[in-house]
Amino acid sequence: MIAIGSDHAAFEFKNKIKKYLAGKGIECKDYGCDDTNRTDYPIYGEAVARAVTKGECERGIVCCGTGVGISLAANKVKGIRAVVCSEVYTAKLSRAHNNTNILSLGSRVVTIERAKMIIDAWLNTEYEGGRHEKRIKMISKIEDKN
Ligand SMILES: O=C(CO)[C@H](O)[C@H](O)[C@H](O)COP(=O)(O)O
Repeated sequence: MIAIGSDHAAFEFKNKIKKYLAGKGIECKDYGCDDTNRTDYPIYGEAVARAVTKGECERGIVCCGTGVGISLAANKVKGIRAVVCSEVYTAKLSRAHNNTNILSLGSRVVTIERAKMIIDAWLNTEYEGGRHEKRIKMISKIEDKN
């Protein structure tokens, strides 16, 4: 199950992503927003992040105009490693090396066709572990200092 969320700027974009994932048999749980009325991306970034850290969903996809604000909000939740991507290579490496658990996309930055390629790469790449594990633990330790 994938948690998904967006602000108003990416509401239609999110719906296209949901349709795309449904077509692949991938279930999504939508944490809002529910229309194009102007709202605030931290609400949905946090909601998706908590769904992931509570284990309600395995991973999350968040979207706003640039993907930046909503990823910043998600990254404030302990245990979240959210990445903003506008190309496939970073999406792949963010999974393989950084074990990202949230993908953030900008509806005003990438086309929906580009977004689909990024999503496919991100969903289909496994974390490699090994030498990367120590670094992930180092990131967790930074959270513990807060
Ligand atoms: O990336 C964003 C914030 O970092 C987003 O673009 C928001 O969607 C944006 O701030 C919304 O802007 P709006 O002018 O209120 O539509």
